[in-house]
Amino acid sequence: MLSEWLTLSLEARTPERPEGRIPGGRYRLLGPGLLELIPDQPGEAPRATVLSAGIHGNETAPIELLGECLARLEAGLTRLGAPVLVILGNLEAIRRAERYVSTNLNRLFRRDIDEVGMEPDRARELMAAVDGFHARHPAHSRLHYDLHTAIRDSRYPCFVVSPYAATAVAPEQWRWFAAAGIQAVLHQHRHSWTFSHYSKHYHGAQAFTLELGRALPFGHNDLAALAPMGRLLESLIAGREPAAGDPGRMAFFQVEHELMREAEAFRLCFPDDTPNFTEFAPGTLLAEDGKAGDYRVGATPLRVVFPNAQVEPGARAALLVSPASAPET
Ligand SMILES: O=C(O)CCC(=O)N[C@@H](CCC(=O)O)C(=O)O
Ligand SMILES: [Zn+2]
Repeated sequence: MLSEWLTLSLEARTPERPEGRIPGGRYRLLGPGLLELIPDQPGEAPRATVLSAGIHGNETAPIELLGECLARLEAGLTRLGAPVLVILGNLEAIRRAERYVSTNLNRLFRRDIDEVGMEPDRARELMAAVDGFHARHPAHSRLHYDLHTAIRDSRYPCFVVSPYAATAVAPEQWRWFAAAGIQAVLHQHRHSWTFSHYSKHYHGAQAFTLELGRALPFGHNDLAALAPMGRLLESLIAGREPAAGDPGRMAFFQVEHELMREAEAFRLCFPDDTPNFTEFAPGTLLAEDGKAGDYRVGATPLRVVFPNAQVEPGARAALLVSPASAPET
């Protein structure tokens, strides 16, 4: 049933049995694209984990990766040992194989949103699902990995965005990421209202956006390259301590500036296929904007991450980042 759940969710079909047994516990379907896994001995597991994918509809590798984890669980290759909430984010966008339908879901995770429409409604459902999950498992520490893939190539194909919020990152997270094949970490410099930021800001969770390679259609992803990440997810599902690696092998960056698209007449002054983390020298013209004017690199070099000139006016068109020191671990 668990492996069918992904397909049925994407086909907008209702599974026959909304609840059932799995090795080590039971599952419960909470709504479209929302699956809760409840272990028989929840008291033994240290953390309650939210695993979300498909917040952007064209980012398929994380959906396939979660599908593999669920299939292994169902087949008894691993046993459930911790509460887990599995989320397929923007179901309609996944069906259309598009980043979003009307607006970017991953900018809408704030409790006071008043926007109307499919994506704002879905953001409200997902926030309520996360709130309910933590309310049902109050004794567990909270963890959320929001799994994505990036639009373009990257100097570091697998990297993590660490949202800005008061909660300090637990040092074990860096060790787990290092063992799971994460090559770089990017610290946000201000609130961003993404899904991972929601969990960190409102729930004090350890929460991250994970970029796992490039966005490709279903069936074109190299899941073998994501095997170490699969092992991390499986450890969390099993309630086991994940493998630890050396965080010194990862590169750390901080956001220096968020380049916003203000005008219709906006352009980035470098090629569309420029890989994430490409460095630009002081003085380089990076953007021309009819309202905000030109943006040039200042006295120190900057690297560009998530450049996208096609975003809606008022939205983020790129992050400009610089190296940061590695955290104490
Ligand atoms: O490759 C891109 O340009 C976008 C990939 C993506 O969806 N990234 C996330 C990052 C979220 C964050 O800043 O934590 C996004 O833009 O929503
Ligand atoms: Zn994404």
